[in-house]
Amino acid sequence: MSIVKTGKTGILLLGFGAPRNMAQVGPFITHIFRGKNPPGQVILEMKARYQAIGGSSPYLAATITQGKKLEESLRKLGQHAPVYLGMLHSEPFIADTVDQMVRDGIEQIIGITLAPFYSKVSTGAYQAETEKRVNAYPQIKVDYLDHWHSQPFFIKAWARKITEVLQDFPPGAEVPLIFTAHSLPSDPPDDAACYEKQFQETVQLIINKLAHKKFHLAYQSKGKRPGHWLGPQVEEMLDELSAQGEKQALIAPVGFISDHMETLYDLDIELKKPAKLGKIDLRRTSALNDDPEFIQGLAELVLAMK
Ligand SMILES: CC1=C(CCC(=O)O)c2cc3nc(cc4[nH]c(cc5[nH]c(cc1n2)c(C)c5CCC(=O)O)c(CCC(=O)O)c4C)C(CCC(=O)O)=C3C
Ligand SMILES: [Fe+2]
Repeated sequence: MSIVKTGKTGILLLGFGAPRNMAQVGPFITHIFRGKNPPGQVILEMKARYQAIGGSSPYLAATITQGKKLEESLRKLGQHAPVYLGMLHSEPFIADTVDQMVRDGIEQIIGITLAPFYSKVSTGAYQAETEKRVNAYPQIKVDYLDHWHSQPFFIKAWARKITEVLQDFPPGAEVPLIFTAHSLPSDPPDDAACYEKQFQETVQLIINKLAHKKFHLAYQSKGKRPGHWLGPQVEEMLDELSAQGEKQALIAPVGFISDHMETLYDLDIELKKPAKLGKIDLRRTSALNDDPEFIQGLAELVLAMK
């Protein structure tokens, strides 16, 4: 039997958050800096990036679509469970959404992080924020759908996507694949250990399906905070491939499940600047976004929860 109790269960999609428009960029960055004033320079730099991708982030819209599709998939599988969004650093904030779920009569929350790899600053923080609010409501029970980074549907969807884009390259030498995930502060190293391990597992499983020899793991979108961050950075990886004489590369941003600033700016604009790119024909796959196989896989996992 599934743990979903019809009419009483709500799905809570958890994520980092993003600004919907230019006016929200400042408050969003301030929230990431935990309310401490971020240097004006950082806000200006971030505003320029959001401006460069069209003046807002598509993250929330993409996430709303994922939620609607997940609700539809669950309904097709015979379960009615409304899907809600809760964000750590922007509206709709996790605490407000939990309050709304309670007002709607939800008694059981199933939390799903909109990112595959566990870290303290992402999934850990989203779950802690959920727990904090849920503690105010003794009648509410929360379960989390975790560790879907190694599930066959996720691996298959990525292998298919990569295969499709590889076919677009001119025939010739094997194209090196660069798998990317968001970088993390790696001090203390324990904080990033689970994240790195899950990233490696996902990549290995995709590679097992592809029978591809040239592949690399790299990190992207390192933050402003000083100190050690997980590497190599994707820029360093491109330099290395260039030095080895590679003329092509394909980036698969497996650490993200939707396209937003970190893929649309950091990969599609920043990395393509000629000084960084050299002579490499660099392409990337999109993120999974509302890929039907991906959404259906998540729905089936929810129903299989015990
Ligand atoms: C692991 C991880 C994910 C993946 C998990 C998930 O997706 O759930 C993620 C997603 C995202 N990160 C995003 C944006 C930003 N992240 C920042 C800063 C940081 N991210 C970090 C980690 C992560 N971030 C960390 C450790 C910092 C430094 C914080 C500090 O120093 O305490 C900064 C501040 C500037 C800077 O420091 O660079 C921005 C603007 C957006 C929105 C994109 C859009 O708007 O389209 C999304 C989805
Ligand atoms: Fe981030």
